[in-house]
Amino acid sequence: MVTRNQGSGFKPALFTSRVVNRPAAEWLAASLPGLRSLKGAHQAAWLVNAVRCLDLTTLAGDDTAGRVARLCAKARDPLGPHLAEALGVSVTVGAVCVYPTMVRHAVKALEGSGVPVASVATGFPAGLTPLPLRLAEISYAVDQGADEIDVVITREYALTGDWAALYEEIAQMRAACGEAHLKVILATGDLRSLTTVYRAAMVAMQAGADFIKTSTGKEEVNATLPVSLIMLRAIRDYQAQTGQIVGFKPAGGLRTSKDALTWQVLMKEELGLSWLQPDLFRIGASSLLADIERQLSHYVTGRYAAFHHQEPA
Ligand SMILES: O=C[C@H](O)COP(=O)(O)O
Repeated sequence: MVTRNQGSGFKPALFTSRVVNRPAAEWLAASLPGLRSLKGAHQAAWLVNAVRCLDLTTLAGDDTAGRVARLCAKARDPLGPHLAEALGVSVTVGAVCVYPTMVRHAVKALEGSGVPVASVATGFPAGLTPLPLRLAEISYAVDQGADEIDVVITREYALTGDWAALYEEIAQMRAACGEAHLKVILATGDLRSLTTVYRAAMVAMQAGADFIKTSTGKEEVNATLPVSLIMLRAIRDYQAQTGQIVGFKPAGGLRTSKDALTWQVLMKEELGLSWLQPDLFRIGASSLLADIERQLSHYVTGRYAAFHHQEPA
């Protein structure tokens, strides 16, 4: 178990002079998918690892107890007994991620499985409700049994460079989480520049985020490689400055096995293999698992199964 990030106190001097060179970040990100050509058993092993690190998510207005229960059944046994046996693995997903009122259904459905329940909170996805209500929502989700809380930030604080206000809000969110782990969603598609992404990431970590997460899945632009690269550089800088370790969660629009492989390669290149475990890496996705199952099934049987046999919920 990784020691939680305790935060470092608000230290703007550690990030306000940093300016990110966008063309360089884009060039480096573009070179990534070609860095590793994973085939056969290696590819299968990396895909199974992506399943271990998956935050299997449903965040829809028409979510029901029944849908959440079906998702949780999938979370317990994401590859199904035949595929898991053929691969010789026993695996669950990293967590199930739902809205606060769905937490109790997920907790019930996952009882005894060891799979944590993550809840979004703080007026997800826009976060534009008064802070006391957002903090109360965190407390509600924790009381319902959530192990992890995915919060959104006030984008205006980042867009106007009011880093002290952003720090204060996230520190209060961290306190409201108690023992539950805090994932801070930067909603990078709203932040306009990579420099702002870097600075917001540093503030989130200084305020005690256990994970920093790219997106809600509801912005126009969600997880991208350049943004992820800059967030990983921030994690690396924060570790160098404080000795503390923070996890990373790309989320939003990650749908293919290729995405799962590319983001893991990025993690390995930037932070090293030790980060490729559920304590430090999650992929937030609502529809990625079906494609991973399809690729793994192809690896095992030599042919592709139809998607409708593999839909998670
Ligand atoms: O946190 C997870 C995201 O909301 C999932 O986004 P997605 O539906 O594009 O996979």
